[in-house]
Amino acid sequence: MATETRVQTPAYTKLELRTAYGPVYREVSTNPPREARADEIPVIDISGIYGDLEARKELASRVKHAAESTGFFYIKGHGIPESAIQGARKASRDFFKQSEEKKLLVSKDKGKWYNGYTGNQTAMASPTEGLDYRESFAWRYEPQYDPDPKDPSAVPAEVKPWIRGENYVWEGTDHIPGFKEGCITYWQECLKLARRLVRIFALCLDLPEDYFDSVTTYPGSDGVFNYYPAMSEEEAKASRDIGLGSHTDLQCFTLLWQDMIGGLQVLNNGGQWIKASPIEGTFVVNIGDYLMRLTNDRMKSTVHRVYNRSTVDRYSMPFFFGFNFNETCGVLPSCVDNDHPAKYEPISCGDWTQLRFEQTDVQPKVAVQ
Ligand SMILES: O=C(O)CCC(=O)C(=O)O
Ligand SMILES: [Fe+2]
Repeated sequence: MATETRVQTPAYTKLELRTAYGPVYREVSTNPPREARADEIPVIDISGIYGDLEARKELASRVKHAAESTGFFYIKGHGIPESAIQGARKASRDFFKQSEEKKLLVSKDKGKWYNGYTGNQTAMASPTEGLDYRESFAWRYEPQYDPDPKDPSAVPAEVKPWIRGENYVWEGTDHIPGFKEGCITYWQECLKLARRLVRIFALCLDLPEDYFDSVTTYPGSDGVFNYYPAMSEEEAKASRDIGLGSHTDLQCFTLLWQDMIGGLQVLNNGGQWIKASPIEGTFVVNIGDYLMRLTNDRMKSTVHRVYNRSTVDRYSMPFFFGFNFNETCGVLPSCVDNDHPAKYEPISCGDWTQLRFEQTDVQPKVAVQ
């Protein structure tokens, strides 16, 4: 009797990730992605953020739990007006539906600091997964738009070299009615919420609530529109592209609005992909590398990706929040003790971000945010 030889598919494959200090590798299960359970990516009602100290402390305990386990959670009751979201969605659609020639008016290559347009299949978040089937438009902090009003002529000398916004993104889009307003209004709402949320993080870390206020006056705050173009049925079947390759976010935390198409996946501790499927009315919040570092790895910056071969367009709008780029910060005092010495040297959020952008720069200026 002939013996049957079965070719076993390997249970794990190797995934290459980019970090500030070069590539790292993760073992990833070949099991198909499954839906996340509520205890893995919980939905947290954050309306207590607008309440009294008791409510804020109660919220902090739930945020702490999520930040220290998967590092991902959904927020509802966030207070970002629907009109601001819809205004940004319209701006995003109006931008991406333009001709390539018009979009290239604000090409990332025109600037110094990763503002503007990145074309489809010109960036590669993870070398294992090939080019990203994604277009994006990014704009970064400028004091004149800060919802906490700032006198642009009074920006401290040490902060000035770290202001990363570039005006060409607005000049090259001023033919799109209401575009800049749609972007800035949404960005301002995200920034207001992020400044409240960073106070919740201070509470999570047993620090005074205002601990981070002085380092978030001119903060890292990058607005991004992501567009994942639809594929035909045939293209989808033949495609080897992924929407956005596996990566971690860079700064303190990300507020992510996603439409209802789906595709966001999170790599859990066991190397299993879990789906962070869209939930109407929520944002996804996830911890970034800089906060993980400051908390001595207590809070988790988790690998994620967008796996999208949809036959309809997908849009998402992340907002990346960090500290003033000039501020050099080390591991937080509440995250070290005799048994847990600081694992990391102090570094500024600006230098940290730049290090990783340079790693991702396969060709100049194609960094994933
Ligand atoms: O499009 C998404 O849902 C996620 C985007 C993302 O992870 C990013 O832009 O860093
Ligand atoms: Fe991301």
